[in-house]
Amino acid sequence: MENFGSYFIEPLGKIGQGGFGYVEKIKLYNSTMSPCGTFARKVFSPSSSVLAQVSKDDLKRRFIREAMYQSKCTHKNVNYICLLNKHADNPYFVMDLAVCDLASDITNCALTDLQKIEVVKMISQGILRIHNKGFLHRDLKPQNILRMPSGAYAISDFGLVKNTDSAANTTALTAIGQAMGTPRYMAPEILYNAEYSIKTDIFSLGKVAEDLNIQDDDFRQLIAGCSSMDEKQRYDSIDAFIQDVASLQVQRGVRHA
Ligand SMILES: Nc1ncnc2c1ncn2[C@@H]1O[C@H](COP(=O)(O)OP(=O)(O)OP(=O)(O)O)[C@@H](O)[C@H]1O
Repeated sequence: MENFGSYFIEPLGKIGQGGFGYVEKIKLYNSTMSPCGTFARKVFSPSSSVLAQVSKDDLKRRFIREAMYQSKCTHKNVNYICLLNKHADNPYFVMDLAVCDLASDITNCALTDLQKIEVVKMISQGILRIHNKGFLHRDLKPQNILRMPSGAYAISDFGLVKNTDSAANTTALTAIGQAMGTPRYMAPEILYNAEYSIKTDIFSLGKVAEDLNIQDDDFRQLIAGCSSMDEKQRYDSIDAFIQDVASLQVQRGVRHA
């Protein structure tokens, strides 16, 4: 059992490994050793291939920044971070434990057409929150969208998030970030000019929505307005897309939250 502040942490087993750290299931206890619940913990532990490209200190800063940015975006459609230990040798953060990611729901054909539309709406609300906080996610894909026990889908993995108001990214980290994005979800202007914007996140949303293979033709037209290869044809803001989805549903008499 480890101690952090007034909490005790009991590791319950590894869930998976990313390029910058591993994720494990943990049980959290308060100072009276009463259980607070099970959570996921991401622990800094960069792979040797990543360490060959960027210094450990830079990577540590990036890891801590990931947690700080994610915790600034508290919203039901953004994975919630409840603890951050920046001073440990291997920093870590504790977040809500997901059931699975959207990629596995797609693979398992687990969703009806109506549920898929609700998923797109939830992801859009999460992106709206991130953009309203002044960030770009830059790595939206089904693997980074988690299904929570409540049924809500929440955006995670802020490893490539950029603060649009600051020059927080070092050249090395930006380069490694670009190398790590997933081409299918990257707008053409990123591949040609390395230019990220609100519209490049909207493109990624469009590609995620395409992966869901929604059959509703009117909805598919709205999705095409996100995933257009021509950025001039794409939605300017996530809010405009959300409004169009809401208008479509109002026309059809669908009640929405
Ligand atoms: N909150 C969570 N609850 C449950 N599983 C999670 C949670 N966060 C991540 N995971 C899972 O843990 C594994 C590793 O996640 P991580 O985000 O480190 O991987 P990654 O996307 O490959 O990382 P990176 O982009 O940093 O290389 C993945 O299988 C992911 O689905």
